Amino acid sequence: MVLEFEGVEKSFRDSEGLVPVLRGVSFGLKAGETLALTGESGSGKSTVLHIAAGLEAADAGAVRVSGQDMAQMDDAARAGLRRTDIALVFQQFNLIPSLTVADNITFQAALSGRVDKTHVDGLVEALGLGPQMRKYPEALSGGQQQRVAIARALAARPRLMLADEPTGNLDEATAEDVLAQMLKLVAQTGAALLMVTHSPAIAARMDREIHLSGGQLT
Ligand SMILES: Nc1ncnc2c1ncn2[C@@H]1O[C@H](COP(=O)(O)OP(=O)(O)OP(=O)(O)O)[C@@H](O)[C@H]1O
Repeated sequence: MVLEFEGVEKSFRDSEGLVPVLRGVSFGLKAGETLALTGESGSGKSTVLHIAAGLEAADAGAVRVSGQDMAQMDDAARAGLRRTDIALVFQQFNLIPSLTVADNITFQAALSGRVDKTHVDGLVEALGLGPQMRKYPEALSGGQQQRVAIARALAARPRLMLADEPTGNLDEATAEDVLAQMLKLVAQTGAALLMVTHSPAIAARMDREIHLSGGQLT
């Protein structure tokens, strides 16, 4: 298993006290598998993604990435696992404005010493980013920026890709192109994909779908 949630619970505190968001969430994701996570606004989808990425801690239950229990690791070990095994793609592209497209793509992979030029060249080619490599993000369209974010995410050959509405900011035709390219590349690299989406059509393109409601999977 690349990702395992076992009885995960999470609450947040607001002015009225503790608000439970996840009430015992369990699922597993294998290498090469794609999983859609759906649910109404506020149902806790992003919270699941943040916990899977080790950006937030579960209150109870176990979260394992590549078999390693996140709660048993210190911050440095979690950060290391994030660099080597996990990639994130968000609705906002989160590129670094002061770096060229080429440097945006390789910056994070370089941190973990995992830049394989042939692999990166293949991603750039597949995503049609060749002509953009020396430009800065501000000169790119939204679809091009998300392609850069996808290339960056896959550059370090992650085992787990976590995506939060990755095509939510794109027009329909561009979203379709970007999604198709992303799914093809994820399949080629053998990564497991957990993708939050509001779109039943997009969810239907994944191997499986899990739905969050009332803090539990239905
Ligand atoms: N850091 C936080 N502090 C306090 N409350 C939080 C925090 N993060 C999330 N919440 C609350 O937890 C609930 C679930 O939020 P989350 O963002 O996971 O939902 P979501 O399903 O991703 O929603 P959306 O589809 O609107 O993005 C919401 O009520 C939100 O206000």
